[in-house]
Amino acid sequence: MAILLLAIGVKRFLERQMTKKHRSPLEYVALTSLALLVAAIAKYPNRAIFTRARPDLKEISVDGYPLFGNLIQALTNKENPLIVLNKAFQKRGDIYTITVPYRGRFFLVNHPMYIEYILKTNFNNYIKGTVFGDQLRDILGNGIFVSDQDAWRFHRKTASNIFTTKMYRQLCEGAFTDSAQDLCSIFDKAESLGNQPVDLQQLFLRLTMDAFGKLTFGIEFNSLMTEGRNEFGDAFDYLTANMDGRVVNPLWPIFDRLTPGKIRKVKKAIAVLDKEDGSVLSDLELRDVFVNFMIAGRDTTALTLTWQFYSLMANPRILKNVLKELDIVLQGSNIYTYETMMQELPYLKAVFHETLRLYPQVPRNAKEVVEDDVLPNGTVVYKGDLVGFSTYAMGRNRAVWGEDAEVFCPERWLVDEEDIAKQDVTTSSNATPSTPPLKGVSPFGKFKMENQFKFNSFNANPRLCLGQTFATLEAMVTSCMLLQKFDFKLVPGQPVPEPKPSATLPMLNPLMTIATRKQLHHHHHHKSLTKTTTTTTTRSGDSSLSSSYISV
Ligand code: HEM
Repeated sequence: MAILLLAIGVKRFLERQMTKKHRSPLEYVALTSLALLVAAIAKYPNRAIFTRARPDLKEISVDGYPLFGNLIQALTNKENPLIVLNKAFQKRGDIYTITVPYRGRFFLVNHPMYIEYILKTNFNNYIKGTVFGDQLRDILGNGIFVSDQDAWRFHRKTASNIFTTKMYRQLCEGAFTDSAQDLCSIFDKAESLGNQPVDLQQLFLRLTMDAFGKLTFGIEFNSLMTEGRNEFGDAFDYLTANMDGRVVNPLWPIFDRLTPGKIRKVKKAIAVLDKEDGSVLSDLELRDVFVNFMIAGRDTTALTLTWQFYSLMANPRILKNVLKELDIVLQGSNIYTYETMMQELPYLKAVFHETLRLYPQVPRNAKEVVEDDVLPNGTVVYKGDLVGFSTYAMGRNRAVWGEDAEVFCPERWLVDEEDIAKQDVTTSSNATPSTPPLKGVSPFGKFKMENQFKFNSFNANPRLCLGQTFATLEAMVTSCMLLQKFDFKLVPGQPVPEPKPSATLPMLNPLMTIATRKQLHHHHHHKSLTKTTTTTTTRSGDSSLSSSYISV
């Protein structure tokens, strides 16, 4: 309609101009602009303005609008961008290309071959660049996530010193167990109030935030044990959701200004982050390290736990296997050693990785091309182009994972002991070989890690996630304790969870769950129970919560 009216207006204007002898300066300007516009449309008939004509890409190009390229499709599509991407790959295959004004040309790829090429083979040519740097600097500062080359190497070296086996050992039996224990007390409280449902997503976010604050910078958020809203967590959630919008939409600075109160809200949220750590840390550099690690360490693990618990509740067969393994291997013990977590619970480890395959917590990513180059299939990319991939779509690619790609199936990560002897595969864990297991041995074989480019939920070397082992341990310790002590049931009548658009992959809605204490088994180790009870009582200082432990 609007286009029709515009066309009529332009036609009338031109008709008047044709018959005229004398024109006003304004009419000259209008005529020239119109001529330029027509020329620009002729030059960029189906792609974004200032992008290079690429007749060689005809086969893989998605037609766009003149000058705007594919921006309009991207902005008007109301579906979740991840679902849009996944469908586009299913329709177009493993590589296609679009254009967006100001951002330029995007190549979207969905096969391990490309991932290996951009993340490893030609690593130095595919950088974060301006995709992340410029868009997210007010939130992420100059931290590891947005840095490249020398600055990144410096961050990487400094940060990797933190992750040691010694630290992992302490975490498993200390902080991770403690926070899981805090969560148990919340479940107990909810149960004592008449089987109240709880939102697992909120609780897991609080759990990982508490653990992380304590571990990294000695901050006591105590968000699990604090009722009501959680200012720091809320500020964080708001910013991660906002970050995502900016990467998709090059016009974000304008949109932010047009949305009432948005700029103020973003600034306020950033101020909360600045304030929180400012009181403990002295300078801006540390603030950046903190914010970057908080994003890395809090949301990813918490949301993986959320999807994992959903998947278990939705698949009773798999839940039963997990419980069987825990029973056989842990025999009621609440001592979770590093070795046991990494090596003796292959089924639970498989469940965690299967969750990350289908619900990767960095669901999309993009790199900027430094110098002209050729992708493995022969496609030429030019300096400044962007290459994007979606771990979410890759997990659902049948050509990569088989016909059952969309099915939650931990068994795909398991191999028999004999197969291992034959193939001599190494497991993912970097744990030192443990002493022969004294407890029962899992009946589910061995966990076998997938190739990093096929399973890229933790990115890939040399920029592999530094917190991979940390996250695996935290999720496994938490899962062990919760599943040993509680039965979990989804509150009936909830829709199947769907992802919320964000830089990570939260659930759109709360995951309402009823947790009920299990009846005690005979072989429980009372030694560990006493230990954790004492810890909780002193730490929480809330006698009503602690008493629910003592009664166990
Ligand atoms: C399930 C949980 C996690 C997942 C799925 C995950 C995934 C990822 C991914 C995909 C990247 C690459 C991001 C990019 O460069 O574009 C990354 C980087 C990183 N992750 Fe994680 N992460 C998790 C947990 C953690 C935890 C708990 C920590 C810290 C304790 C952490 C620390 C880091 C750091 C420091 C980087 C930057 C590495 C670099 O750029 O060299 N991650 N992670």
